[in-house]
Amino acid sequence: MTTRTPLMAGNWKMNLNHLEAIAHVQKLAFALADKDYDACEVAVLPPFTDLRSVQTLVDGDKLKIKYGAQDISAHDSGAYTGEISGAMLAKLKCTYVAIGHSERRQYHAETDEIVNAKVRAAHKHGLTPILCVGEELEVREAGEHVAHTLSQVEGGLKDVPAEQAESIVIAYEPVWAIGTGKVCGADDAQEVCAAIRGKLAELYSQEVADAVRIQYGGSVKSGNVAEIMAKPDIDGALVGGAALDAEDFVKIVRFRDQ
Ligand SMILES: O=C(CO)COP(=O)(O)O
Repeated sequence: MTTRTPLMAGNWKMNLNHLEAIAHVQKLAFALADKDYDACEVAVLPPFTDLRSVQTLVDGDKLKIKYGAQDISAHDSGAYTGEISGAMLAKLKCTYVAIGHSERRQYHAETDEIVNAKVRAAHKHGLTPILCVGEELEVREAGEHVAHTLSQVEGGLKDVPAEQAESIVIAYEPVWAIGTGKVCGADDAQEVCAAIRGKLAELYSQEVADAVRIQYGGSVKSGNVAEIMAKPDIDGALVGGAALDAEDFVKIVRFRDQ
């Protein structure tokens, strides 16, 4: 059986400026100990404008905290005003990049085709995509949540070869559970995460499916993380609101103690 190191990642969304980012990462670094990093990988996804400050801190103090961006351009360079390329993120030594977050799909009209182009751009620049998928409330109420989520997985991974797929992270984030306080029940989250793993086995192989880490995201807090993490196909959490407070996030990282 494959053991997958859990990935606990904080998606700061459009919060914390670069000075606040420095203070926040310092608090995390102060609170986290070697045993925490042995137990799971810890990552933060700050706004673009914070990345240089976070890199300087992580590099300078040899911190074990990983970091990444919340989006990437599908293009390499050129006349794309406002966009940030994979090469720029790689230059700042980002490890991860969230792609296809529901807020990008909803407010920036990102389709599966765009998401797929961004996944391929991330790979081209040596970044690990955190491919975000998940259904809206109407879709769940119609009982279509598994099919909907699997089609986003398939669309996002189109033409991605097995060698690249096995290091990807998939975040299952039901839209109705994001920022609402309505956490998806652990059994319901497990149902979809198991189906995602099944889909990876079908698209690639059981080996690839066993290697991929699948996170749950949506109103994760220190009070519910242990129950979610106890599920066999959930390998981490993508945390929004509760990741903005360093103490709360540390408690989530220490889910085994909750
Ligand atoms: O969107 C999320 C993480 O990407 C989840 O946000 P909340 O944890 O605030 O619900």
